[in-house]
Amino acid sequence: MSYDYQIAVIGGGSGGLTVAAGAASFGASVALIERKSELGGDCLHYGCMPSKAMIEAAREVHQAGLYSDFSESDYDRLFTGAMERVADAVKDVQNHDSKDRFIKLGIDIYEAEAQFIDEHTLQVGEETISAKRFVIATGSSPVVPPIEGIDSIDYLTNESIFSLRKRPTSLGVIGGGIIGSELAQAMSRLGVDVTVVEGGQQILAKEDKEITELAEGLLSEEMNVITGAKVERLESTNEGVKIHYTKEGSANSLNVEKLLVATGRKANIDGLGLEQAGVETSNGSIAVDAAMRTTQRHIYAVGDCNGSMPFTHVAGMEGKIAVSNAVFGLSRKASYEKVPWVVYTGPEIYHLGLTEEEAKEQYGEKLLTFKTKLADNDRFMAERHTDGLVKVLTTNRGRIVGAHAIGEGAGEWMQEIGTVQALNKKFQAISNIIHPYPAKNNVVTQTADLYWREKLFDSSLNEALKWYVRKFR
Ligand SMILES: Cc1cc2nc3c(=O)[nH]c(=O)nc-3n(C[C@H](O)[C@H](O)[C@H](O)COP(=O)(O)OP(=O)(O)OC[C@H]3O[C@@H](n4cnc5c(N)ncnc54)[C@H](O)[C@@H]3O)c2cc1C
Ligand SMILES: NC(=O)c1ccc[n+]([C@@H]2O[C@H](COP(=O)([O-])OP(=O)(O)OC[C@H]3O[C@@H](n4cnc5c(N)ncnc54)[C@H](O)[C@@H]3O)[C@@H](O)[C@H]2O)c1
Repeated sequence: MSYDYQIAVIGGGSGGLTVAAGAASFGASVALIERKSELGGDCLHYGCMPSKAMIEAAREVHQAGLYSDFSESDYDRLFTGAMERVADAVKDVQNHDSKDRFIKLGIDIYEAEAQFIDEHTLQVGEETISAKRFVIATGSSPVVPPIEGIDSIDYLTNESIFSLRKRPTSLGVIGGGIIGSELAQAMSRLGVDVTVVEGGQQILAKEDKEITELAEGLLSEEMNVITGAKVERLESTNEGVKIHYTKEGSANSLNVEKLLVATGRKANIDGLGLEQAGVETSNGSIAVDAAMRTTQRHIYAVGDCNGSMPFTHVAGMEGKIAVSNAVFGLSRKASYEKVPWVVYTGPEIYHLGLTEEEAKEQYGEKLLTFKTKLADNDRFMAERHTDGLVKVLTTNRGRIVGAHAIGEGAGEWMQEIGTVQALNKKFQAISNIIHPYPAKNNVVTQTADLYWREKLFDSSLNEALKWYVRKFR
């Protein structure tokens, strides 16, 4: 049977673009279907890029604010400038993901909503196209919880917040996960009075508990954080929105000009016609095996739509695996143990592998925990950035099972541990690498040195060594 294409990719975001470019560069005939007029997906338009541009602009305003007293009108001007800068950054990166670039690779791009008609055919706008294999990479959208009154509120999500140009005086943020925490702090640094309302007992609950506690303390210095709060009702007022919530059984309310909903993500699967293609879902996402195959062997799903780990670098990793498997017929499998992430708050949070709580459960007595406070490191002391902690979890032989940090720039200097782990080296190997002094990753070496201290100096071997030195040297 002949098909129009060897591979049809649905969705032109981080996952879909990796697959389309990879498959085309290996000689496959590729169709890429994206419903928006521009490629790039959430990461470029409503996610990583605008949020990181805003975080950096806000950091600069915050820094400058340490040396001058900004008036309300200064903040109005700085806010508008920051948001225009965000839009410019997105435009610049858009050039990198331009349609032209992909057309030059030989890819046919369709600007339309794709829907399966059967297991080898898609309805693409007015046309139908057939393909031998498919990769679904349709991403995710914000979850909007069914709170009473929410439908009558003009709330913001990550899809609309970056379009603000006028500074709101106040912002309520429902949800203190990664999106809520990053955006809340940035807004606060741009002169907005921010209150985060989190349903759980802590914000950033996916992080190691000790790191979360430090983060919550530091973020609370810059904005209001209410945890353990159940939002009962939202009411539209002349000034904006009234949030009615209960905390520890008592009813409270809060007036804000704008409201951001950041309560998690749901896979974009509605209207895809998955049933016509025989593709099954699990917990609201497309079910895949480790080779990224759906319940139909010729249809793969990568990125946020498969519910694995909603990060751009994961969509990229899964996309590369789907290319190997779909183009070359291999059975490469994804592994998530060595996937780090970074929360881009100030200070940053680095997360790799198991948290201490998870690792204790898995490794019990065999778990070793090494910690260094940034306050004990020369560089962080010199720069007055002593708020923070490095925590590394290993087996008793030094195999890295988790690494966590909160600290200025932690997303960059902690990745040394991720690299060592990916190369299947032991944590103590870092002690043998000479780091320029006083580079920030010296704090990683300092932590690795604790392994040797534990093994050599806190053991009976130490007594034997001392005896040897006294007697023979
Ligand atoms: C505010 C925010 C900040 C973030 N920051 C980071 C970060 O710093 N680092 C990080 O790693 N991750 C970050 N993420 C997560 C990251 O954006 C996603 O994990 C990533 O975009 C997922 O890529 P994807 O290809 O699965 O989906 P997307 O990039 O969303 O692409 C999916 C594409 O499919 C299209 N589509 C959907 N359905 C159809 C259809 N039926 N037909 C045709 N086209 C369709 C959509 O229009 C979209 O363009 C952030 C997310 C948010 C919301
Ligand atoms: N730096 C990064 O890499 C980065 C940045 C942003 C987003 N992301 C990705 O996007 C994903 C989604 O982020 P997110 O913050 O939307 O989700 P999340 O799951 O991390 O956090 C959602 C938070 O909202 C709370 N919540 C849910 N319903 C609520 C309600 N009704 N009232 C009060 N609180 C409520 C939850 O308890 C949770 O703390 C992340 O898990 C991450 O994978 C990554």
